[in-house]
Amino acid sequence: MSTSPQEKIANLTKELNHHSYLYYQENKSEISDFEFDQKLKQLEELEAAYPEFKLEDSPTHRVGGTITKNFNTVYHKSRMLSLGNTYSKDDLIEFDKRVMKGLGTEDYEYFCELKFDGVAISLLYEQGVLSQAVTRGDGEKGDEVTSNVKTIRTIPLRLNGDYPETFEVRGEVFMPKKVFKALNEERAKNGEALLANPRNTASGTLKMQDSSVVASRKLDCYLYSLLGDAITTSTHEESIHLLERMNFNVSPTYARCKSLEEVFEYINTWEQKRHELPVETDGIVIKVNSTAHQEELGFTAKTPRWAISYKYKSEAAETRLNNITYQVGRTGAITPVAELEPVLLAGTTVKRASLHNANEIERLDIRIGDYVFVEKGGEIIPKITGVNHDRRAADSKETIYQNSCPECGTPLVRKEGEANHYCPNADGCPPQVMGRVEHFISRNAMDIAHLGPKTIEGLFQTGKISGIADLYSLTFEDLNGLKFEDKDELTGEVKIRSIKDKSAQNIVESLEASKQIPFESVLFGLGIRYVGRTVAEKLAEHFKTIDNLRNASMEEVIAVHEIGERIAESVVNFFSIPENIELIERLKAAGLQMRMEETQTPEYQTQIFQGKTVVVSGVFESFEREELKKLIKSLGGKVSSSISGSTDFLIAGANMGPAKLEKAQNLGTQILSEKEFSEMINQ
Ligand SMILES: NC(=O)c1ccc[n+]([C@@H]2O[C@H](COP(=O)([O-])OP(=O)(O)OC[C@H]3O[C@@H](n4cnc5c(N)ncnc54)[C@H](O)[C@@H]3O)[C@@H](O)[C@H]2O)c1
Ligand SMILES: [Zn+2]
Repeated sequence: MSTSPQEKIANLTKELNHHSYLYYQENKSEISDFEFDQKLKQLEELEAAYPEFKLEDSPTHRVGGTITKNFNTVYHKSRMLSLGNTYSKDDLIEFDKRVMKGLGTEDYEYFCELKFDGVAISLLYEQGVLSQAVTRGDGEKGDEVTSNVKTIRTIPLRLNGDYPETFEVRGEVFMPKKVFKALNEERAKNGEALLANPRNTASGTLKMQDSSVVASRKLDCYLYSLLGDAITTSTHEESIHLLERMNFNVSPTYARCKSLEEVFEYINTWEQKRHELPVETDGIVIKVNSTAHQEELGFTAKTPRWAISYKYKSEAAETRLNNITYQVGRTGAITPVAELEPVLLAGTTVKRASLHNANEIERLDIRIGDYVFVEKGGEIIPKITGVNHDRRAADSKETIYQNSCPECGTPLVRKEGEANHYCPNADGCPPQVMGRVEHFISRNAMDIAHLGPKTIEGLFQTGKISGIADLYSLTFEDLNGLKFEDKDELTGEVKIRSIKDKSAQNIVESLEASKQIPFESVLFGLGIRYVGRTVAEKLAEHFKTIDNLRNASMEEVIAVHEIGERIAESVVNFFSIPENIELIERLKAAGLQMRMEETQTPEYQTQIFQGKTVVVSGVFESFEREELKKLIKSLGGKVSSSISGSTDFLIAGANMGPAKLEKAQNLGTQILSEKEFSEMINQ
């Protein structure tokens, strides 16, 4: 079925707007920059051929970013634009022709810089003092993030020597590759989700509300443009040198190019060398050097006509697939991994790449012994994009997906409609047992901050623990000096780690401290299937002690407000397994909290919500949501998660879903704002 140009335009517009939203608002990418740029180009071509179908919200006539509500909105003195981009040298020849035609002379020069992959920023200096920092936003106006930008050490807060009275500098805020790597290592250690790339991280960091967190993230900034009435430089190069003299951080990677040939040389020089720079780069920027020429060429709605960026295509290599291995995740999910003949790509040796799941193997029709294409762009993680079928051996065999768990031998299962295979042996499969320990120590459970997943793995490896309960028998002597192997899942690289003095001490102390963690957290930490944080709180509140819960019948568990059959069955089942009972007895003996503490509410004497059902929704200024729920309970109320006929009050915070609000209005539920709620409890 073919789609009409009109539909194609509509679809591309929608798709690109979706990716732009993710990219600029949520700092996420679902497709590569290359794919995005190709689609944008396709849309541009379609719109040029069928201008009547061009949509109002087309991404082709707007600068991509947006502003947020969290910061002051500030208008730029002159718009902050995007750059035209290309991946082809032929397009640069076209660009050069346009410049020549526009200027009516062959007498011009270019100035080349690297294209730093970060977030554009505008800095305003008044009387030599940094007075304002604003993001590009939608090009006309952006977010004022001055206090966050002030944490960047290479940005001068006050200038010395000579400087114009007021002027603006523009540049790129970025996260150095090294800082990014360390941050991700730290996150891996704490069992937190890994960040995708330095650009998205820099962009997310710049828009954080807490400047002290921003400071800890060690952002940096390169400046590459100088503006203002008082700026009288006649070339871009002079501006760059002036910035250097004023002590701004300018990357020394620029070059003046007298011809397009020299530009090509610059491109070739940096294609590999750029990987050695401290910052991620995704291409180069070519600017007409003379200010007068720039003015003559002017701007389109979205980009300057005197500059263009040439982006390096993500690099590809061809290599042999030596084997497919299978990894078992903490949840039992199986990931097939391509074991490759090592190949050099974008400055690093690639040996492995994820094949995601059986569908992907089928899609690629990839077989052991095949020569495959591997790509790596600015992204950190390599990807297999295809198979070179011309080089396939005549006797190659179709890949048959592994049918039993590589860790414990249990037959794998794949649920209807799911992409991944699973190992169902949750209690006996080593990575899954490790996963349970990791869950137990996680922040919302026992919050044992000094133990990370890597250390847990090491403790299993060295036989120091074989499950949760063993944690509490660990001594300083067990831990101090302990050495273990740490294997990078992607590269297969093995490092030796060791626990030293201070960390051993910290682990022992944080385990000791966790004995004070309240019962509901312990219950949550046990990892009973379907018992999330909220359910754990409800059960703890209702049954008060682990023994009551353990002895409860299915009916008694279902009787708890908002607990359904599925959860009840899982709970009863958990307590019917002897190993689990033994675990609980050992944890009890270790001194963990196995009963609710009586809550006291001295500040609020009255039980104003006695017998009332309350729903809390949205974000609150003076309360954490969990804290608010606790408070309501301490005032006699029942907290429920969905609105129904029996809801008495809805406490509506900011940003709550309109559907919920409407439902409450229709049901005639009494709706309280945060202010009204505060007044009510403080009466
Ligand atoms: N993967 C996705 O889903 C997705 C979605 C939206 C956008 N994108 C990517 O973002 C790009 C569009 O972003 P854009 O409009 O910001 O354009 P751009 O990032 O391609 O180019 C403009 C920006 O380059 C930066 N820059 C870096 N070094 C520079 C230098 N030396 N001189 C001047 N500027 C320099 C500036 O911040 C400037 O704002 C797309 O081309 C695409 O690659 C990707
Ligand atoms: Zn298994």
